[in-house]
Amino acid sequence: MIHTDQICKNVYFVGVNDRETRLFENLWPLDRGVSYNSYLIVDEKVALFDTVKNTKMDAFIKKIEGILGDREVDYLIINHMEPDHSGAIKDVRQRYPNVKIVGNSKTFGFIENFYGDLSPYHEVKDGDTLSLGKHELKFFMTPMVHWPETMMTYEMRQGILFSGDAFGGFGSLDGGIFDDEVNLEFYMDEIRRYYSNIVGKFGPMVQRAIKKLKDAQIPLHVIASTHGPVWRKDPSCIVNYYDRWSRAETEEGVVIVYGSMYGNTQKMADLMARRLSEKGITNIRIYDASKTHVSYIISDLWRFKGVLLGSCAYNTGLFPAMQTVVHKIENSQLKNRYLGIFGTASWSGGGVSSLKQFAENIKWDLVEDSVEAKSSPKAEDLEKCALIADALADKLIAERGEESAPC
Ligand SMILES: Cc1cc2nc3c(=O)[nH]c(=O)nc-3n(C[C@H](O)[C@H](O)[C@H](O)COP(=O)(O)O)c2cc1C
Repeated sequence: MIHTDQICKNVYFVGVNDRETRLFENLWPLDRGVSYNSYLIVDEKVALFDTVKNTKMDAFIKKIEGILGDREVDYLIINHMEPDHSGAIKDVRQRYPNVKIVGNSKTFGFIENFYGDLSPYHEVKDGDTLSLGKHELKFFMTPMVHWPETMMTYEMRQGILFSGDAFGGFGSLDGGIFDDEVNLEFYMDEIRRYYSNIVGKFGPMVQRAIKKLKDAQIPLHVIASTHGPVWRKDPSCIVNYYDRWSRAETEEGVVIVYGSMYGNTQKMADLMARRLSEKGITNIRIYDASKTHVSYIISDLWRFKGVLLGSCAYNTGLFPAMQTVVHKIENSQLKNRYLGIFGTASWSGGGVSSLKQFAENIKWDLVEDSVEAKSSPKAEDLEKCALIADALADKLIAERGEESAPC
């Protein structure tokens, strides 16, 4: 039986799942897998939208052949050149030797540098169109969402946006492909983890892309990203999420992250968490930075407004696992958070002072003076921890009612 997944008449999903790769970009855990989404429009001309990682090309080509039979692919539209999508370009060219590769002026440089000369090329600019017969495509340049060459392609007849990495997320598509076929609760965590770790640094560019789509006044009936569910029931939902994340909008809650070898810094974290709870904060997430992969911590830091960072001193600096967290936050340029700092040291310190330096660099709102306990927290240190927690809770509670649901 040949199974085909139709988005609408003559528009097909030809993506594949990857449950084998442990780390996306050899960095980010894929505990729930990932999908590499690709799409096919069959008209007078046949167009394929992006490809897949090279480890998946056999299954990918078989899917295309299952739909096309003897027909050729005329155009391969490259919205994004990262190898998880461009990895099968050479194989598509081999299987369909007359395929013309469609991209912008930057795309072809990437192709030549990764894969060599794969001309003929068809270059498009912002706002250009390309007719496939009944279906007409329009191209939107969206640089740095996530690489310099990234663009989106809009199918004008059905209102389908092939959005590249934008509006995508981690998580393999386990049966359901569309937003109305899956439990979105499962996917939203993985979509936010993808956004915050992969795309988050490029928030201003995401904002620019969303504005460009809004200004173009195009109806978005379907959003077909290169990862995760295809949005056909409520495409505005994922646009709203990306919009609020890229504006650093938050929910009420506190993320407490600490680095602790012998439990003293951890004690301070637990006390602050209890105090926050007593003040009425219900979303509290505590992470031991040595245990939880930084990508999960970053995902929650993207979600909640309150942040408490704690570290013991380690060889005159931050505890290494906290260094990883702090570096990722600085690199992502996450904005607009309330911060409290705590930690321990037995002689000249290094952990808390590094966190204070971080606070200066990132320009978050430090809610109260930081606290550094000598070796273990005493009553006066715990009192200072309580003051930090109280100040943070007060700030969060004062903002209640300002949040709106994205979907
Ligand atoms: C390998 C190692 C390196 C340390 N480096 C420092 C340091 O540079 N400065 C300092 O004041 N304390 C240093 N300490 C002491 C710890 O930071 C201190 O005992 C702290 O209270 C441990 O907190 P914890 O129980 O949360 O791990 C070091 C301890 C260890 C084991």
